[in-house]
Amino acid sequence: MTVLSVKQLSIAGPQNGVVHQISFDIQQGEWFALVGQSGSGKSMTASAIGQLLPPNMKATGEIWCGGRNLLSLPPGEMREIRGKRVSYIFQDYQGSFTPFHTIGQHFEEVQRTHLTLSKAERRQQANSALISVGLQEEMYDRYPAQLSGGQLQRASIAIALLLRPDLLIADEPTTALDSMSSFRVLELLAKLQQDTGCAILFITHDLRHVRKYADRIAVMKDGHIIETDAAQQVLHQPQQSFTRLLIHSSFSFGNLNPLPSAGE
Ligand SMILES: Nc1ncnc2c1ncn2[C@@H]1O[C@H](COP(=O)(O)OP(=O)(O)OP(=O)(O)O)[C@@H](O)[C@H]1O
Repeated sequence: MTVLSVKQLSIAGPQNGVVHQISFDIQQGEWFALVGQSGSGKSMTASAIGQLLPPNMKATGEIWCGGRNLLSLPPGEMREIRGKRVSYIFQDYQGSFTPFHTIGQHFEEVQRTHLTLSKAERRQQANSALISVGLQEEMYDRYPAQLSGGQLQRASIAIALLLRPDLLIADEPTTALDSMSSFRVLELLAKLQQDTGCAILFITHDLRHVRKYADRIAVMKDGHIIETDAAQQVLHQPQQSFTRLLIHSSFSFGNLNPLPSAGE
């Protein structure tokens, strides 16, 4: 089953276009990686899906999810979809939290907006969600500044998955983390994807972050998708010279994890 279908999506600002007629589909339970250099349009694409573009940017084309074209939804209906069907985690996990609200209050905000649960049920649900991402229940009463970067990103994953969305959009979620925390977050996403069956749109400039997890990869360059295929195909038999360059640059610096052979 297709959970997201992007058709001929273009995104333009006042001066120029930044995304040009891109199309891709994401299937249920799939890990779909959108990779490309900085500035290639990945984040704009992710933002357009949830109607989160900056006010000076405009998207045209179609983005289908749950039988509706998200680009034509009124803001109220989009808010309902965001969280329930489509949820986000960001590189700037700190920006996802209000500093003077506890982690528990962030859970409450999502729960009160979308669910009809008693206070005890909400607390119970939040506790289970915290445990599912490897955090202790006591984090519920802490403020964001009292968690490490890795812990905060895991808390944001717990909140993003609270309503069991069909699609989790993860926009460079490990870029601001040290390598051990990154590894833990990636492993956690893979586990939660298996547990919940959600699809993941994973955005990164670094192919090392996708080689173990991605089912399919789309390569973006200058606002165009230049190559889409099964992950192993893209990694081991790239069709475009730019993709080869991207693979080379991802795997040649501090190359502790060489490209695995096909079938690994
Ligand atoms: N508010 C804005 N107004 C106009 N242009 C913008 C705005 N925000 C970003 N852009 C431009 O849109 C293009 C695509 O940016 P985008 O953030 O989608 O790239 P990206 O591939 O996600 O890069 P990165 O990995 O650095 O986030 C860039 O050329 C950027 O300069």
